[in-house]
Amino acid sequence: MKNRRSIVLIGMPGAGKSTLGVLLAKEMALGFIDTDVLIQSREGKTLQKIIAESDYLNLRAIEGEVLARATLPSHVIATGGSAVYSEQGMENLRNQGVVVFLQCSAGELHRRIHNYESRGIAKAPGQSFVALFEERQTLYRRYAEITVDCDDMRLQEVLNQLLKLLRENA
Ligand SMILES: Nc1ncnc2c1ncn2[C@@H]1O[C@H](COP(=O)(O)OP(=O)(O)O)[C@@H](O)[C@H]1O
Ligand SMILES: O=C(O)C1=C[C@@H](OP(=O)(O)O)[C@@H](O)[C@H](O)C1
Ligand SMILES: [Mg+2]
Repeated sequence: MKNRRSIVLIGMPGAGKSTLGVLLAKEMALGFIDTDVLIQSREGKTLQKIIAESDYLNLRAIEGEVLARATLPSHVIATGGSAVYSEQGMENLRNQGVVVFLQCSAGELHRRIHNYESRGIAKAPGQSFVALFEERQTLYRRYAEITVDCDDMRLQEVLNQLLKLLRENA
């Protein structure tokens, strides 16, 4: 039985999933969860440590397991940027809520993120930001039911736009 009362935020690191997610949850009187926190508390270590001790593919595998098992009704769910590599994880989240892609240009994301190499991003060693950006766009678009363009938009403007789109989509 599908319960689609949650809202699942996807997008690149720096798109605003975590910061916007809390604001959205408060506005809509929903719970909030950041799946990065779920992963870290399950593993008892930071995402950066998981990558350092194994590799980015192991982080993606752990993330996939956590997302596939998560039961989060009536929540805003801020995923990590790599969530879309897990088909089963996205399928499970999609069954619980509408999937919202926070779309940002590579240039805007670059301006927001200053620690690309040390941020714990699940990418192949040496993979450039632009290459990772391009690889992922197809995946974000594949799962997106609602897309919000976040370039040149302050957080409050993104929030207002998203609330409007959610109302139209209800
Ligand atoms: N619309 C926005 N305009 C300007 N800065 C933003 C916006 N959305 C997020 N940020 C900033 O970008 C950084 C990354 O945001 P975060 O919510 O952690 O993104 P994500 O969870 O998608 O990686 C934070 O410093 C945040 O304040
Ligand atoms: O895009 C990625 O590969 C990742 C993004 C991070 O989350 P944010 O998108 O919230 O920064 C976190 O899940 C992990 O470090 C991997
Ligand atoms: Mg985040």
